[in-house]
Amino acid sequence: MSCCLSLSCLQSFLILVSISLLIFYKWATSTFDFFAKRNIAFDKPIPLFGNLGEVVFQKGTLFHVVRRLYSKYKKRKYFGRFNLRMPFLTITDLELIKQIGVKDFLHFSNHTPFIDADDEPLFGRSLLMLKDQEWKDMRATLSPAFTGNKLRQMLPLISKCCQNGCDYLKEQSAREGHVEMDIHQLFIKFIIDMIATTAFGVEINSLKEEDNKFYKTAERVIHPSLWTTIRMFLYVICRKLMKLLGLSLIDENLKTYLRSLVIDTIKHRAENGIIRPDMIHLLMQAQQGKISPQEPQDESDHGFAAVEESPFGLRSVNCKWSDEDIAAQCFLFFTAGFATTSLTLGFCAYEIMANPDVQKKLITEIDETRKMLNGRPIAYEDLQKMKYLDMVISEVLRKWPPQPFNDLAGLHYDPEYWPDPDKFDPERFNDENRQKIKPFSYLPFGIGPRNCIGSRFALMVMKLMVYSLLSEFTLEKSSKTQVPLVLVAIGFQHSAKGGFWMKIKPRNI
Ligand code: HEM
Repeated sequence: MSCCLSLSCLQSFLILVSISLLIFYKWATSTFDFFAKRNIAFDKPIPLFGNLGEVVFQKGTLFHVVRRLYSKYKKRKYFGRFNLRMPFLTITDLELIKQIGVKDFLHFSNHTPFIDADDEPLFGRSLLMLKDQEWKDMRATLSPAFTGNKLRQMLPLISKCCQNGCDYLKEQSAREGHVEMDIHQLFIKFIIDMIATTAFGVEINSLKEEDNKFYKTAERVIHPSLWTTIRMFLYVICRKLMKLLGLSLIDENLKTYLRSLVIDTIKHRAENGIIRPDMIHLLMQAQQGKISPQEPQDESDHGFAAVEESPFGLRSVNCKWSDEDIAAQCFLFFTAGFATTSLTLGFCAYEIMANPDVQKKLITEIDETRKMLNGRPIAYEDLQKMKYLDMVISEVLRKWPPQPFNDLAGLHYDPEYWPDPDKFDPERFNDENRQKIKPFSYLPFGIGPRNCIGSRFALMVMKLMVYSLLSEFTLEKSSKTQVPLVLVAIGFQHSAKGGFWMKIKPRNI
């Protein structure tokens, strides 16, 4: 009797497990007919992970996946892939890229809303996630913050962070005559300090005092805990479940700290009449309706890779933004500006180190500039006159575009547009060759009205850092340097396996 009972219990249990597995399988693959229904080419996805199996299991990077799929399907003009369960279309045809990104922009004006404003305003209310009219208004509000004029004023704040980085290297190299390190770690701290001073109005030196609260908080944003990573994964694959469980995406303490930092600073500055050339000041002006639209005649040369602001960003707006909205735009520097800029600097240092001829030419240009400056600190215009520096940065952004979804991994390595694409060759961007670059084959900062609002800012930051670094140091291979560089997946992004190790030696000048 009891044996019969346990047998039927076991049967019921097995049936329940089978039904649950079947439901889970159905759900995990429910989007997978998306491209087949529309007759779009795609590679067969695997349940739950889509085409990212090798990325999730650390066998490859999204960069490699997209490059492979691009070569396979280039002739089809576009192809599909599944980022986990989400269908994602990559366009390979230049005319079609132009049509979608520019001509028909109004039909494709919103980014994929990964994070809903109601779920997480600090992410969801940022320019990156806003939609339709709200996006247009916020873009026009923020756009004046990134004009040549504002960048000129912000430059000394960033220069100070570069100097802190160089002082640290000098100190570290004093004993052995050099410092051997993963230079990405230096750039991470430099970018955090740079974000603190330009976006949040806080001056810190994380290389000297790692214990400061801003750095500690930033670390939690950029190196999320396992629990935060699980919550993010859950959110991407099934946000309804997150809601049901009442789980929030970002840690409450972290949100409270960053939000109150912005709001308290606004209050303190308003009460004490403090004016500082940073993002908070600009957002305060926006809140008071004192912002003037971007001057369309800003014709300065901001670098080859820089993108133009469209008429959407040049309009005059008069919106009343809430404190939450203001805090979300400062937080944007982390979400859109941190990994992109620090990683590009890592790849840039690697290429400079691995290509001694490039390093020599760059140092010659830097020394000539310093001679011309005759002890005066470098200004925005001086930086823009450095043609070879611009060529090097442009080539780094071709070879290592730090886009979250890596769509450029195909286009930027297409031998039809970039002969010998794996070669690092800044000459692709010299005066003569840049005329021959096919329009829309080079898109490090995106395309059309929704392009990167921070392109000029990012170029200025990266150029200043390279200028400061090579003014005082040379970069050489060390026993830990990986040649050739091996990529490792970090979520949808990638970095150098083991880090960007090199020997940094003070120059004898
Ligand atoms: C090397 C550095 C950077 C690269 C390569 C980069 C690249 C990009 C790209 C490809 C896009 C998407 C454009 C599109 O959807 O077509 C984008 C958007 C954006 N980027 Fe950057 N970015 C960089 C640094 C920064 C920095 C420092 C900021 C500072 C605030 C920033 C702010 C933004 C914002 C706000 C958007 C969304 C614009 C909108 O939706 O209107 N980026 N970026």
